[in-house]
Amino acid sequence: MSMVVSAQGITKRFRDVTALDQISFSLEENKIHGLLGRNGAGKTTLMQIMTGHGFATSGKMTIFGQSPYENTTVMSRVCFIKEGQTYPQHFKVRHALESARLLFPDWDEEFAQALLADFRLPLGRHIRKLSRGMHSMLGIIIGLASRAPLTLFDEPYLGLDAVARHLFYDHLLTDYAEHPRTVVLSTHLIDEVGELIEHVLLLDQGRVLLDTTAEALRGQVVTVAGPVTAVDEIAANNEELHRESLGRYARATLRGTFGPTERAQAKGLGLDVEAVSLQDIVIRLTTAQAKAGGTTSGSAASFRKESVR
Ligand SMILES: Nc1ncnc2c1ncn2[C@@H]1O[C@H](COP(=O)(O)OP(=O)(O)OP(=O)(O)O)[C@@H](O)[C@H]1O
Repeated sequence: MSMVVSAQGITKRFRDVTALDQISFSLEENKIHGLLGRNGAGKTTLMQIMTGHGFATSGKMTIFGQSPYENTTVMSRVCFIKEGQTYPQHFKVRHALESARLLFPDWDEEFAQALLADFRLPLGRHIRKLSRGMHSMLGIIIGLASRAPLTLFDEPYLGLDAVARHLFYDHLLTDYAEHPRTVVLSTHLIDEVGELIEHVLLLDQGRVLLDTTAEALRGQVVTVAGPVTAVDEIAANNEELHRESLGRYARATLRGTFGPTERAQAKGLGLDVEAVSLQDIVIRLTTAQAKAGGTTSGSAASFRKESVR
């Protein structure tokens, strides 16, 4: 198992704001990672440090085993697609693609042309005259066709309609299957990318709240619904993230270990056991974290990778 990104104790302060607070994690090669978190959690700041666009106040970041900062060897293997990317005033779509072709050694021109056609993006149009969604399309096309060994998308689809977003997901999945690479996708549209993400890195107030595989996560958070007494019995052995009650009926989202034995036990008590979507898991965890006072020393910290394994 090879690690593409390794962060050790990364802290980033902007005057009195601690955007990243002693965070450590690593990202495995050839996986699609979801970088998730509420507004202001620190996602963009982290991606800037990962791509040498910013430096940490303290801590060590290595990309392909080296510091990314002012490192052209590393940066030729990294493509960072960020919201609000600016281009020279006179640039047309084709100029941006020509620049990308020169920048990325693994650039696939045929793929870029196919994407242009699929997204219906006119080559000859000035970038400053593109609509908000078309601007996002250009970033997505460059990100995909770069085939960079580490590709980061920071909220890449501002203004994109649902059709275009799904076109992006489909192309990403298909191309990733044929040309595996390490992808980091930061997004608030968690439900849409739930099936795409193989590994989840959830930030909250500059700290890592969750660092685990999507598969492991599915076995750890469930919703049980049924008689209150039965819900209480199961909840007693697990962590309760959320509960709704109506008379003698309750519905609780729990985290713990939910293998076949535990599920059979819950069903034996007359409970329905439901899977929880990635979006709901993120909402429940970040809400529980906020209620716990916003520190990772509480229950949410137990969901970090170390304890999941
Ligand atoms: N240049 C800066 N100067 C001061 N504070 C900053 C700067 N950049 C980011 N921050 C602060 O750092 C924190 C993290 O911001 P960041 O943009 O990384 O969050 P984010 O998770 O990407 O949020 P969003 O999902 O809203 O884009 C926020 O409190 C933000 O206000």
